[in-house]
Amino acid sequence: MKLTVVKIGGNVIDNPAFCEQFLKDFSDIPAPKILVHGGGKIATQVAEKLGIETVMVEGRRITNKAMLDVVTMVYGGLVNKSLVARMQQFGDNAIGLTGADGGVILSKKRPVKTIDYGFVGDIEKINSSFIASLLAQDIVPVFAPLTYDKEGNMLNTNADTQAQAIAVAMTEDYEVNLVYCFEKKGVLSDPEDDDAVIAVLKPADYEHYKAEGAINKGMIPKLDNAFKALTDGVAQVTICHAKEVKLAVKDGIAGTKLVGA
Ligand SMILES: Nc1ncnc2c1ncn2[C@@H]1O[C@H](COP(=O)(O)OP(=O)(O)O)[C@@H](O)[C@H]1O
Ligand SMILES: CC(=O)N[C@@H](CCC(=O)OP(=O)(O)O)C(=O)O
Repeated sequence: MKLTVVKIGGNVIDNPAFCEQFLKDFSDIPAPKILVHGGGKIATQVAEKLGIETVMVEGRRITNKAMLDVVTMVYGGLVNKSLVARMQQFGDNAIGLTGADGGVILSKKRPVKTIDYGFVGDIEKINSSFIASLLAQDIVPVFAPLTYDKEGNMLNTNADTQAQAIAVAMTEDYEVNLVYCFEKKGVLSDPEDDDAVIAVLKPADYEHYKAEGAINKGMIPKLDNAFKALTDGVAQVTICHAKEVKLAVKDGIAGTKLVGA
């Protein structure tokens, strides 16, 4: 059976009209389906209002106790529950989850090497049968980028990584289609030109664009996750504009399609 996993980034969630249109389009995608959301931009804004400084290293948020409280409130509360309510309006019977709920995504606090990321979790295990049981009831799971460990901590986990890990875990029972949605038309060969979309991206091309600097910043961890999903058994991986989610799911012709070597 086919399963669609869609990840939606913080720049889309932060724009109410854009986000609402995305959720409307998402509601037209046939079940079974899963939504994974980010919200990094909103966490940064809320932290600033509270006088808490944001520090990012290689696209990952340094998460001290004060920042953990912010991301738990923002991702697990505000963003997750607002999405769920809007999805209910559009007819998707959504259920909002952090990785701690139902013990669904167990992780391990990232060990301190040169950098102490604080309360950041690296995923160890996903309870795919719990997720499958929700899907079997026609429920749409909506995951916040939060996981938990065996020591009783909530942990902050990058949403792109979480989407990849969920998609891979679900390949046990489903043919999985993973779509990363964001605010650009796809992976661009020239980051200054919004229309320079790379239609099909191979690992060798990725290395080339990365080396010349055309692919940089947040796109690097996103593509590392996207290629890992493909290597680990996800049938189709696309990176596209949130406005094109239906096209990407239907026939994979939107944005950038990833292919193996
Ligand atoms: N070649 C590229 N094509 C598209 N976006 C790129 C590229 N290189 C860097 N980026 C940047 O990567 C960002 C996406 O990564 P990120 O901010 O982590 O997204 P999200 O919050 O959706 O996960 C884009 O907003 C863009 O600024
Ligand atoms: C550990 C870590 O960095 N977690 C991310 C989780 C949110 C996220 O990934 O949001 P976007 O998809 O909108 O970027 C963060 O706190 O920014």
